[in-house]
Amino acid sequence: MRDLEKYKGIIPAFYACYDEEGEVSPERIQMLATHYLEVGVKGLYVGGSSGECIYQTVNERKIVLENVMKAVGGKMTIIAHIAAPSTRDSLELAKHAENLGVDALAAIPPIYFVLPEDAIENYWTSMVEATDLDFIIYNIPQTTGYALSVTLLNKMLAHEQVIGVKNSSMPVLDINTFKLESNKELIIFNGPDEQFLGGRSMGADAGIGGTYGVMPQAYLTLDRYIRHSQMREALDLQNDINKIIFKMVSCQGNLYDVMKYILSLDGLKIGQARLPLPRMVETDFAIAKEAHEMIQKLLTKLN
Ligand SMILES: CC(=O)N[C@@H]([C@@H](O)[C@H](O)[C@H](O)CO)[C@@H](O)CC(=O)C(=O)O
Repeated sequence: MRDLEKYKGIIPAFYACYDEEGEVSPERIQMLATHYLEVGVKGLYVGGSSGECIYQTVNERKIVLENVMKAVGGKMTIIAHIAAPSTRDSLELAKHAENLGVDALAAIPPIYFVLPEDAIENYWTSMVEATDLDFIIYNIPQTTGYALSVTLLNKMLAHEQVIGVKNSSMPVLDINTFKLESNKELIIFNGPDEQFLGGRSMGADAGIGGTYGVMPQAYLTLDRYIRHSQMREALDLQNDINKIIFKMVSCQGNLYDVMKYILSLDGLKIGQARLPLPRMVETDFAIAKEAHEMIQKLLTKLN
């Protein structure tokens, strides 16, 4: 039985850290990873959606993971998202991640071409068999067009390395169904931050999220409330978090660009989102500053 405890907590999805020219920045990667280590989150999810992995080359993705590991390797749990459009590149990234000593691999299903489920199974199985690492399926139908079936989940769980699902689909019933219908004990990470409480209430054991990165302390507190069955306090805090998320997504610019700007207001400069992700427009800056103030007020209230 694999050790699932090391995943049970708040795991921010790590952002792409670029310099002012838009190149991957080793220094900024190490700075940001160290920041989250100091905050005290459970681990980092590196190279996922919030990491803009789809817009990075294989070599860039290697540099990102190398510098995260340089800064915090062995000091927190590291999950490396290694799926790339081709199986070949995914396997290269999987082996690279294993050599760096990460704790687990994660993978979305194949993207762009709509493939039959057996092709998806083959894609994931190749990655599972490429290393001895824990493996986490990433279910995010709203961006990949494929919704994980219980049938395929159980086929994948038959591999000893497959430990669970990062579930970013919106129905929390998916979390409950995977928990009830799976043929072995598994870990499920709640993906949609707006319903962290809902997902945890319906069976998720932990969370991986894109907005954790701008307010990790809020999610650490929310998770603690849930673990101590303080559900009224948990709902009040989820509501406060959601008001901040709603404020951030009201910007015209992409959420990742907005969150990078918010981090920069605290001196954590990691550049801008990579095109074609839409950049913030002039009217967004005041909105993002409002969101930053809401975060500051929330963290003061929680302290
Ligand atoms: C589609 C997407 O990026 N969803 C995020 C959420 O954390 C999302 O940013 C948040 O709920 C705000 O909508 C995560 O589920 C996925 C994620 O953070 C990642 O893979 O980097």
